[in-house]
Amino acid sequence: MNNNEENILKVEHLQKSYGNHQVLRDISFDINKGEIMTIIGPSGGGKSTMLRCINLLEDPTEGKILFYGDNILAPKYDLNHYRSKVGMVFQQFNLFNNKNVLQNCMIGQESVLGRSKTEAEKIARENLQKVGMEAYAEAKPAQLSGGQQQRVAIARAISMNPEVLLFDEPTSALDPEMVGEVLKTMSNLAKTGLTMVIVTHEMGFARDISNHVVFMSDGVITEQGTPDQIFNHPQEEKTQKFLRNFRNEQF
Ligand SMILES: Nc1ncnc2c1ncn2[C@@H]1O[C@H](COP(=O)(O)OP(=O)(O)OP(=O)(O)O)[C@@H](O)[C@H]1O
Repeated sequence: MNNNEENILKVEHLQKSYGNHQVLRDISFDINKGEIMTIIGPSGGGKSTMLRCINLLEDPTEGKILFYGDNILAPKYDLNHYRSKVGMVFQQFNLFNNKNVLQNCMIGQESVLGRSKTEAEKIARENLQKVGMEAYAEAKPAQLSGGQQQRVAIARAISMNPEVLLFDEPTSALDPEMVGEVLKTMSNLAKTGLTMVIVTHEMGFARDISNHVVFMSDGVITEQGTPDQIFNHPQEEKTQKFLRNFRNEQF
């Protein structure tokens, strides 16, 4: 972990319940600027819920989320500021099907960031080029493969100039042959220095891309550390068991 770098996001004792069902129990971690944090663990462990809490798509029941030291859950915090700095890429892409690829990458820039149409188009085209989708600018999302749609969703997210980009299982909805192109796009993005938090079931990818790996099970972070610590020397029985299930097939 880059402990000498500037802390950008700090989660302290986060809890989330749905009625009597406590999904997140006591989640704490730090993310430094430029860090690539992956969140792994068994299904139903609370990974997506945690990401959705960070993105304020869910209200945490207890705890703090500090962005550059300020608690975004405090009543006076300017949430529009936070929302404009933290982007998210979803499993199901969430593109507007009635708009073309270019328009999808421009909407938020104009409405949220107040960029002019000309500026938004320039930035959208640059980012579509970065993800290899510039030739499809005029296409509608429904005309594209899942992998192509996800690359457009990534272009849209980075067009908003986020400081942190969250990925919620970005390849889980894809046919296997399309997973690689999306992971490659994310690896390229990681090299630009963007801070990324990624929930994934792609263990080889998590090992290769991260500098901070969090293992979550039953709403608790049972272990976190460098990829070498988590993948090569896991200390906890739950982590060891989870990784054993993947080892022969996916590594
Ligand atoms: N809106 C909701 N209402 C009630 N329960 C929910 C809701 N969202 C999630 N849960 C429950 O919270 C628990 C954690 O779900 P979550 O999707 O966060 O796990 P996950 O680790 O991301 O799983 P997966 O890897 O399968 O996506 C599950 O038991 C799920 O049923």
